[in-house]
Amino acid sequence: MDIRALGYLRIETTDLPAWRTYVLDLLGMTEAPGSTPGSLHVRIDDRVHRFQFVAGEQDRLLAAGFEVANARALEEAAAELEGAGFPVKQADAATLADRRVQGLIHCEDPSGNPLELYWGQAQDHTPLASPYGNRFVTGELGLGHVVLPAPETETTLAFYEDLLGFQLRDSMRLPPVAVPTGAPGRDFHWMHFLSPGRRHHSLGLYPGALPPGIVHFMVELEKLDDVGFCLDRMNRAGVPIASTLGRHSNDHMVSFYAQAPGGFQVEYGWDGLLVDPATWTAKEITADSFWGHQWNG
Ligand SMILES: Cc1ccc(O)c(O)c1CC[C@@H]1C(=O)CC[C@]2(C)C(=O)CC[C@@H]12
Ligand SMILES: [Fe+2]
Repeated sequence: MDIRALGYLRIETTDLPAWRTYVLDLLGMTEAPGSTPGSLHVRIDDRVHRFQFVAGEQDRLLAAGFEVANARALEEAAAELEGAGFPVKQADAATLADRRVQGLIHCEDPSGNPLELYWGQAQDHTPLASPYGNRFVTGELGLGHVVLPAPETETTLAFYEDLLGFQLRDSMRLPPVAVPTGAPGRDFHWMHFLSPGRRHHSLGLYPGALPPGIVHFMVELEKLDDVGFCLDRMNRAGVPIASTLGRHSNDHMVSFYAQAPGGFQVEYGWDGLLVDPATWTAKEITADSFWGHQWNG
């Protein structure tokens, strides 16, 4: 299977106005024309959207959208998923129109995370009017990364590695205290970091359950100052900082984590490592960061 990148995230929210303020005023993203009274579509680059926030009764991930190259690749993906016992559902016309894509299938990973594999997303060629002049690092690297709950950790790892073709980049032993919902009686729980491309990881598998169905998502900025200015905006707005500025030991990202509406975090970073999949070998990281990333609470 030839998945190329994490293309978009769809998130249901009980507080759409809070997300509007958060993504536009604090993260420096831009509202896309596709928004409706009940949904906020968000641009960070030349795609029509990279995020869709949908008003609803719950705060949860609706879908992680992964991009494939074309119709043939999507047909092949559907056949491989079905053949491996993972049912897929073809998107209806309304869904294709809403996502602004030309083909889409719905499926789930072994931990029940909702996925959409799609091809042919529309571009928006108008200049991006970021309120702070932010430029996000996307392109072939996709929107950034998402960490999903994966209580069925090893079967979920096999799904992404063996079936979807992601490359395992590295893994980290988490102590039970970092995984309150982890399997009992373990000295540690593996967390895994994977990618289909050159971004060090587009997906993290957190070895526990989490109600919102998302642990955090990360967006990468072109300049360190973009990260610093956002940190100042978060502090001025009184948004709790979940983890202080730091540089991760695996993707070398300089980032901080802020609490977001909905009970999960947003990681805002700069200077992520580009990987050559042809030469990379999977490793164990024994610390999450070279420096910083003091987790608060
Ligand atoms: C360890 C690491 C490397 C690169 C990343 O982009 C990244 O987010 C992390 C942190 C992973 C992990 C997490 O996402 C949830 C909270 C965790 C388990 C911690 O409490 C420490 C490591 C954190
Ligand atoms: Fe992260």
